[in-house]
Amino acid sequence: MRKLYFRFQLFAVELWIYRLRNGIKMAKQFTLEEVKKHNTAKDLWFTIHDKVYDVTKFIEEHPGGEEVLLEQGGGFATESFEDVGHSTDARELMKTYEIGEVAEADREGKKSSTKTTPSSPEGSNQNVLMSWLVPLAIAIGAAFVYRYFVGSHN
Ligand code: HEM
Repeated sequence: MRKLYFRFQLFAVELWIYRLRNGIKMAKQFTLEEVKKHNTAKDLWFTIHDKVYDVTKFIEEHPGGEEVLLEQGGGFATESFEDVGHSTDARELMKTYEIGEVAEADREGKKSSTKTTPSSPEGSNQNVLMSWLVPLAIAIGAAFVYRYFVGSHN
């Protein structure tokens, strides 16, 4: 019985480490000001669905041609990207060029948005915290409950 209790504890610690590592792996944030600077064929970034892409090495390989990518350089490319109706393969390929995400305050449709959900950096930090804190609390709670009801019969 004691063994099982320790297993619970080990599980709780593992879960905690896993959540913490996932939290640390948060995407790099770029302001729109920063994205705008990369608008040439030698250094080309744009954003699609609030993710930032460095497509410098992809310009020549793009099946839709170089010109269309250059036109989007340094800005929001979501609409033109979606208008083309890119395939699933294209969407998979995009991940290769993803370098981060647009900073919270600069996101597309931010100003016209009527959403009421809080989106401050504090809010997202809180979400990360809650994502591992709650399972950790449940795991530790389960370990204690187990020890109290089952372990005591030992
Ligand atoms: C990282 C971003 C992008 C990737 C990985 C990508 C990839 C691709 C791929 C794989 C194709 C071939 C067709 C398909 O599989 O859907 C394609 C076609 C095309 N793409 Fe992109 N693309 C990107 C961004 C853009 C953007 C921002 C535009 C802006 C207009 C654009 C315009 C086009 C056009 C016009 C075609 C040709 C469609 C056709 O001939 O039917 N692409 N792209």
